This record gives sequence, structure tokens and C-alpha cells, in this order.
Amino acid sequence: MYSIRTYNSIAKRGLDVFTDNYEINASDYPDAILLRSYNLHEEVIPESVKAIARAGAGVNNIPVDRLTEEGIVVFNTPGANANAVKELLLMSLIATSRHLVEAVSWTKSLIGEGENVPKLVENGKKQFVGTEISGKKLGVIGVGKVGVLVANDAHALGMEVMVYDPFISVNAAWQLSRNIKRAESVNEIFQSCDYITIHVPLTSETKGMLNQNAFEIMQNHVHIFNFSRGELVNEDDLEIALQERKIAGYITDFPTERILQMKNVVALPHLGASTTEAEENCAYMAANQIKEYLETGNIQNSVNFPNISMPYVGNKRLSIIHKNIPNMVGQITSYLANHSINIANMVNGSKGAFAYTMIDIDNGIPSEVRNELTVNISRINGVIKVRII
Ligand SMILES: NC(=O)c1ccc[n+]([C@@H]2O[C@H](COP(=O)([O-])OP(=O)(O)OC[C@H]3O[C@@H](n4cnc5c(N)ncnc54)[C@H](O)[C@@H]3O)[C@@H](O)[C@H]2O)c1
Ligand SMILES: O=C(O)[C@H](O)COP(=O)(O)O
Repeated sequence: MYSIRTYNSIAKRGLDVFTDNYEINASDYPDAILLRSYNLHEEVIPESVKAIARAGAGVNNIPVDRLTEEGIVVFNTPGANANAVKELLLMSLIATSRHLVEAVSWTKSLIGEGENVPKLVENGKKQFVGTEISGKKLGVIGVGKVGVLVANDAHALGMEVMVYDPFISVNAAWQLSRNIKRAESVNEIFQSCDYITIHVPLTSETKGMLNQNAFEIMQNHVHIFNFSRGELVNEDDLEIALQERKIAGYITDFPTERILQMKNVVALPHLGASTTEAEENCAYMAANQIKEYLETGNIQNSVNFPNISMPYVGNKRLSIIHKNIPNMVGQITSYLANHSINIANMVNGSKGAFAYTMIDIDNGIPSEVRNELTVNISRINGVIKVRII
């Protein structure tokens, strides 16, 4: 029986993945955690936990480095909510250009004007004259799962699109329309675009990347869209740029008390991934990744360990998380050879300073030696976690 702990509300389609052999939120010693934006940084993670899956993209709510040292595999669900974010972003682009939020709210304020409403509407509409996005220039910073969809569809809507991503994946590059221009530096985006949207993860490198230096070189009256993370933007510098009308509008999914008080801000309650489809996609993908890892040791879409899989044939697999240092595999296989244990199949991969090895043993692993095998391999210097599956 495996035990899963959940945080946040997880779509039923994901929870339904955990059938007979699973219990949910029934134990203080879960095998895995499934969550969305819940902040895990302050939580004590029980030693029983082997995997944590983020039903979503951003993992800044998870202490990934600490968990990696402890041999806990962290997953996310690349692309599972990208379409939802893209649709919200495109809607916001057009809504901003047509002053939709202010216009709707002004029209609603006419309640009580009776038969004067049509006349007031005709007289008042001039205050909301907008612009069209067609022909305007959009800068997309970060061309991952969300950025590539935004760039292609904005171009299809008639926009000139320029993108910047120094780490663009081969897949994303293949998906990008050939009509989209690639910036050599982020400053090229800052200097030339009417609208700028940022789709990068929050890391120590990207924190505050939209700051005074960036705002200073932007076109006057630029609109900035942040559907990624609030901390990507320096709030002090944003406030000044908004006051000076350098930035005509800041549209964000990540309000703070201070941001809400700034003029020309449109703030949404972190709605990017909040569609039925995205919630189901993310939960389903995350749950399957946990299930696969617990039951077979195979890893897909981990942010801290390599993607590794091998067909699972049952009761003969050693799953070993270890440091990425010389002779780890040599020591493990020597131990097996010295105990006359024959290897049927093996796979190994690394990510940064950590690595993962799966070894299938010929003829399975007899139950009487399981404990001894786990303990002795765990004692090899550099081995972090050993499981027999
Ligand atoms: N508002 C929401 O509900 C919502 C939903 C999904 C994702 N997000 C946020 O959006 C971010 C992006 O999502 P995604 O699914 O596209 O992620 P992704 O990992 O597919 O793409 C991120 C891209 O950013 C690029 N990048 C990293 N550092 C960069 C830098 N300094 N300059 C330019 N590009 C850089 C990467 O190379 C990658 O291509 C997530 O990390 C998350 O924080 C928010
Ligand atoms: O990073 C993400 O996937 C989004 O910010 C979605 O967050 P949520 O699952 O809390 O809506």
C-alpha cells in the first residue's frame, strides 16, 4: 500500500490515478506528496517521502536543492497548463489595448440612469478609445512551453513578435514560427517592443530581471505582462516607472498589497492555470509520474534527477539515488558481483551533482536478502537512497 499526501485542491482526474493500492491523506508517513502552489519551504518533509510532484510548472514553492540532497525526486508537469496561460495572456493583451476593464466598470456604473443609458453610452465611449494589437510589436522573454504558444498565436493575430531565450530547447525552437524574430539580447526586447511578456521560471538569476535598468531603456508607454511570478519584477522600480508613465500598464497574475495600490495595474488572482482542462492535465500527469516512480523507479519530468526508464518486469529492481562522482556504479556493481548477484539490465544517468541508477537482477531478489542488500548498498559512500522495487 502506498500513501499520498496532497496540498491544494487536486483535480479528481489526478486523484483517480491512485487506485486500489493507494491511500490519500491517511498517513503521517506518505510515500509521495502531490501539490500545486502550496509553500513547502517551511514544512518538515517526513523521511518516508520518496517523490514530490508539482501539478504545474513553477517549482519555486518547493525546496528543490534540499530535497535533492535527501534523494527525493521532484517532478513538475511541463506544458500541461501552457494553453491556459496563453489564452489568458492573449485575452489580457487585447483587453488592455481596448481598456476593457475600465470600460466594463464604467458602463456598470450607469445603473440607475434609466432611459438615459443609451445616450450616456454614446457620449461616454470616447474616453475608452483603444488601439489594435495587430501591427504592434510584442516581446516574449522565455520561450518554453508557454512562451512558444504566446509567440506563435500573437503572430497569427497580426503582431510583430520578437523572442529572447538563451536556453531555448530544441523542441521549442522547432515549434516557433519562422516569422518570429529572435533577439540576441534581452535589451533588444526592452528597447523595441510596445508590449512585453515574461515567461521564465523564478530563480536567483531571474529574480528582479525587470528593474530600473530594463525600464529605462524601454519605449515610452510600454505595457508589461507578468503571468510568471511576481518577484521577477522589482516593485520599487515598477512603482516609479508607472508614476512616470514610462510603463502605461502592468498586468499581473501575482498581486501584492503594494502592487494593488499602484495606478495602471490590472491584477488577477493567479488565474493562469485555473481552467478545468489545465487543472485536470496537470493533476493527471503529476499523479502518473508519482505512480510510475513509486511502482517501477522510472523517472519522467523530474526537475532534479535525470529522466530514466527501463521496462519493468517486477520484483528484481534496485533503484539507487547517489552522488554524481567517479566509481559509484563500479562500487555498486562490484558489491553485487562479490555476492554472486548477476545483473540482467542496468541504466544510469546524471543531472548536475546527482545521479540515478536502476539495476535489474537476474532471477529476482530473494526476500531474505532484501534488507541486507539495501543496507549494504546504502553504506557505499555517495549513495543517498536505495529501494528494491
Ligand atoms: N500564472 C500561472 O498560473 C502560471 C502557469 C504556468 C506557468 N507559470 C509560470 O511561468 C513560468 C514559465 O512556464 P513554462 O511552462 O513556459 O516553463 P518552461 O520551463 O517551459 O519555460 C521557461 C523558459 O524560460 C527560459 N529561461 C530561463 N531563464 C531565462 C532567462 N534568464 N531569460 C530568458 N529565458 C529564460 C527557459 O530556457 C525556458 O525555455 C513557470 O516557471 C511558472 O513560474 C505561471
Ligand atoms: O506554475 C504554475 O504552474 C502556475 O503558477 C499554476 O499555479 P497553480 O497550480 O497554483 O494555479
